[in-house]
Amino acid sequence: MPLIRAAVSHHSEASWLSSHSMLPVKAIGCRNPQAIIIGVRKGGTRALLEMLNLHPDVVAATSEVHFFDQDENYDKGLAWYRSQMPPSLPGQVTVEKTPGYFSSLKAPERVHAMNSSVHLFLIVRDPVERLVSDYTQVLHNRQERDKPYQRLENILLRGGQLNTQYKAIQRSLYAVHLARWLRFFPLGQIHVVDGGNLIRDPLPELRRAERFLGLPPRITSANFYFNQTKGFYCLRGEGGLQKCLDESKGRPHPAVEGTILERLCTFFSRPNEDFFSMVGKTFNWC
Ligand SMILES: Nc1ncnc2c1ncn2[C@@H]1O[C@H](COP(=O)(O)OS(=O)(=O)O)[C@@H](OP(=O)(O)O)[C@H]1O
Repeated sequence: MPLIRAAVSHHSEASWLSSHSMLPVKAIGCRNPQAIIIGVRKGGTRALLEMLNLHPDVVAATSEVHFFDQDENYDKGLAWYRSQMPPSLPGQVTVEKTPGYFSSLKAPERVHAMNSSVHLFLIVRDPVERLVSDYTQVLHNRQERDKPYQRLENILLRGGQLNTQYKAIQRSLYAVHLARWLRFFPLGQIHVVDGGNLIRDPLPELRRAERFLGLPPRITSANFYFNQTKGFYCLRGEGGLQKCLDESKGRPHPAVEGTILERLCTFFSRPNEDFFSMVGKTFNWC
């Protein structure tokens, strides 16, 4: 039977997804995703997508599509969006991840207009860790381009006060963003994944994700191994192919002054409580 690669990656962090899905030509077609990982940025969205893609009934878009959060893509229409998806067999679930959707003002309504019963994943992580991870990525990009950069402490403090308008603080206000999604989707349609658990012990989170998608449990402990050098779990796919996420995932974070971390923890404690009551679940955050 002729075979075709499920998708071709042009995105550095997405290289593995393209290499392990070989589908019979006659059954393929590109479909709108039935599941979307909407965020949060730096929450572990790539790890979740790649791990879900270990399931034989899941196919995943390799790159972030940015359809619902970027007008220039949205204006290209649904046929364009579908063309960004990998081919799939009937019965397979197509998944994409674009962490920018979660904090986008327009995305909830647009996603709802595409498919009001789509399955949504939200992977969250300690908001302070997420903020530092977010800063680390921006820092890394600026250092690579020889651009000037500021210490996190200097960005965070304005006249001795916490600069709550800093984007990385705003993105960690999960309750604010979730409230917008809950205007369009019931909570039962948004599966919250604990990003800290996904790092420490991925399998139980994947089990819950399979159940949420109505899929039989096919991802097993054999799909994961801990890589001491990387310091994270890596993936074992079809034919024993082993792969860790790329070096942009799991970067060391710069040391941040303890007093600043304490102030951030205090600042986030109320919004975290709001988030816990919205999702009916607590997290062991700072
Ligand atoms: N298995 C495994 N391997 C490597 N990294 C892992 C893994 N599981 C979760 N993570 C965490 O994923 C964090 C990056 O999150 P995202 O993929 O959502 O980032 S992004 O928003 O797409 O840039 C990344 O954040 P940093 O550690 O700050 O780099 C990781 O902590």
